Amino acid sequence: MLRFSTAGESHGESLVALVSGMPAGVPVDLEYVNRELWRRQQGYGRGGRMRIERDTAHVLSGVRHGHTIGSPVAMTLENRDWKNWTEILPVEPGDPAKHKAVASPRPGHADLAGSLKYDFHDARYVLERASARESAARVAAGALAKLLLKELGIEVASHVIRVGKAELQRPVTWDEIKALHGKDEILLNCADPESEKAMKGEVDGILRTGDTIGGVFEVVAHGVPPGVGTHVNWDERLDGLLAQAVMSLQAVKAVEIGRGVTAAESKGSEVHDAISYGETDGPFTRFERDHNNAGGLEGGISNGEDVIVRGYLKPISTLRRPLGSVNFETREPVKAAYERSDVCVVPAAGVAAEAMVALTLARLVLEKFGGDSLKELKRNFEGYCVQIRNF
Ligand SMILES: Cc1cc2nc3c(=O)[nH]c(=O)nc-3n(C[C@H](O)[C@H](O)[C@H](O)COP(=O)(O)O)c2cc1C
Ligand SMILES: C=C(O[C@@H]1CC(C(=O)O)=C[C@@H](OP(=O)(O)O)[C@H]1O)C(=O)O
Repeated sequence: MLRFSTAGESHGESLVALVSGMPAGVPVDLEYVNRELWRRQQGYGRGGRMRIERDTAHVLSGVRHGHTIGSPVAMTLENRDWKNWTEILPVEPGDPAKHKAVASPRPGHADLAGSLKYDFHDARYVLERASARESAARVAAGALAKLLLKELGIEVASHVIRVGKAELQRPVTWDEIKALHGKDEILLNCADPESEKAMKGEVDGILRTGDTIGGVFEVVAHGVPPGVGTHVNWDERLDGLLAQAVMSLQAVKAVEIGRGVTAAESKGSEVHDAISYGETDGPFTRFERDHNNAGGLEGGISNGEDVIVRGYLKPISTLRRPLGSVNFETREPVKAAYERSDVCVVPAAGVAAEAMVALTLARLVLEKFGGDSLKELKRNFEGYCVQIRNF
C-alpha cells in the first residue's frame, strides 16, 4: 500500500517526507522533484519567508542509481530559516528570556484551539506544525507519485480559477493548464492572461489595505483510465478520498468535484454528461461524453474523463491589520499576533493539492493493478486497458 507521512516544524531544522509502498524501478528525477518544490514556493502575494527558502529534496533512502528499489523513500528538506530561530525554539530547554511566546492567538489560525488542546500558553508550539510549511514535504512526496503515474500516462496539473472576486473568464483546455507548468515565472498560475491581470489587481488592492485574500484552484488529472476507485465501500470511493486529501491542506475550506457546486442548483438534464459511442478509439474506450460536469467521477469510480477537483481557500488568517484577540496571560483584549505573512497563496495551494491528488491516485492505482516492480505494474495496467478497450 502506498503511504506517506511528513514530519517537521516550520522553523525546525528540516522537513521530512517518508513514502512507502513505491514499486521498484520507478525513475526518480530529482530535478523534477525540485522543480515541483520551486513551483509551490511561487505566486504573487507570498510573504518574506519565500525569499529565504530554496526548497530542495535530499534523498536518504529508497533510491539507488536514480530508481526506486521498493524500500521506503525518505527525504529531507532544509529549512534555511531555522538558523534564525535556534534561540527562540531550541530543542533543549534554552534561555526562557529568548523564547518570544505568541500569546495573542490569531483568529482563523490553529493558535487558540491548539493551545487549549495541548495545554500551551505559547501558540508557537502549535503554529510551528500547523503552518503550511508542511505542505512542502507533501509536494516532495507527491512528486514521486507523479513520476509513478507518468509511467502509466497519467498526469496531474493545476491552475487558479478565482482570486477574491476575480474569476477565470473563459474555459481553458488541458493543454493550456499543462503549459503553465513549463513557465519560469508564476504570477497567479492562471491560464488566461486577462483573468490573471484581474486576479493580480485583487491581490494589489488587498496588499494596500493590510488584509488577505483567498480563492479557488482546480486540479486536473489527465489520462486516468475508467475504473479507479470503487462504489462498493464508502471509504474506498475515489471522490471521498480526493475530498479528504485536498481538504486536509491548510486553509482549504471546501472541495468540489467537477461542477458539484453549481450542479446543486441545476436540472439533471443540464448536469449529467450524455453518453455516446464513437467511430474511433478514444484514449481507453469508444464511450464518449458530451461534457465533463461529473469531473471524471461517477459512483466514486473514475469514468475515463479528466478527474477535476477544486479547492476553495479561505483568506490567510495572519493580518497586517490584526483582528481582536485576548492575551493568554492577562486575559485583556489585544490585537492578534503579527510577525510576517503571506497575503495570497492560491497558486501554491494548487501545487500542494496536485501532490495530494497524485498521492491518492497513485495509491488506488497500485491497489487496483498491484506490482512490486514498475514492470509488473505496467503489465497489469496494460492488460486492463486491453480488457476495457474490448469491452
Ligand atoms: C501555501 C500556504 C501558505 C500559507 N501561508 C500562511 C501564512 O503566511 N500565514 C497564515 O496565517 N496562514 C497561512 N496559511 C494558512 C494556514 O496554514 C492555515 O490557515 C492554518 O494552519 C489553520 O488551518 P486551517 O485554515 O486549515 O483551519 C497558508 C496556507 C497555505 C496552503
Ligand atoms: C513557510 C511557508 O509558508 C508559511 C506558512 C505559514 C502558515 O502559517 O501556514 C506562515 C508563514 O511562515 P513564516 O511565519 O515563517 O513566514 C509562511 O511563510 C511555506 O509555504 O514554505
